[in-house]
Amino acid sequence: MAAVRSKICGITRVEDALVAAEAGADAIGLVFYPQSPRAVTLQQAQAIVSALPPFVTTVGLFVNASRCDIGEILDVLPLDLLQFHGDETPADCDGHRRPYIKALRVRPGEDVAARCLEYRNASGILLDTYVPGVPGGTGEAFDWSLVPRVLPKPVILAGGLTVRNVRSAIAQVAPYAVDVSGGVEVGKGVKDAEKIRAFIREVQSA
Ligand SMILES: O=C(O)c1ccccc1N[C@@H]1O[C@H](COP(=O)(O)O)[C@@H](O)[C@H]1O
Repeated sequence: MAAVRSKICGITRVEDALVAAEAGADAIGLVFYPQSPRAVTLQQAQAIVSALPPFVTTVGLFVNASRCDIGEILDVLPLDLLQFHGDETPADCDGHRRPYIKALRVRPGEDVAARCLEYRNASGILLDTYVPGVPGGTGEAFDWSLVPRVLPKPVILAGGLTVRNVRSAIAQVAPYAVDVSGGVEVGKGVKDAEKIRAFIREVQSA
């Protein structure tokens, strides 16, 4: 099986970004959703992005943000990839200056493959847990058996992943990448260096 990539999301501090990079994370996520306890200001985001070494993908997470707000952030911040984590339609996601991944929240009865196909220009599809009224970052895992074996896009598995369950998640879903936020934290937006290292070690050895 190909190596599974990892993304550490909800980074708010330079030191956490550097630990993630040093531990071997392929990507870090910055939350531009003001209602999130992990939301970053533009100044925080600039400090984090400029501190990172090369070859660590920077992902900007948005929830139903306006095209104008996203454009203003891209004007001043060299993000590599956009993550749409709300109710964005394919048209909302298309035509930005960066490639994107679309988050889908999985619940029983959902035709995940059909929904993937709707986002034909997405670089990948992130699968997260459905919790009514909460767009993401719930810390809850979903039933991985709901993920079809074959999907038309690279799958980034998210939702309640931790060092304890990520190995079995990878064995069951065989994702392209895994994404964690709450599972490597000591508090919302405050990561724990040892949890990050242990999570990435587990992914790399899975
Ligand atoms: O982290 C948040 O606060 C958040 C808010 C709104 C949408 C998404 C959010 N986080 C993303 O949700 C998934 C799963 O997170 P967790 O590992 O279950 O805590 C991940 O992509 C987060 O970055």
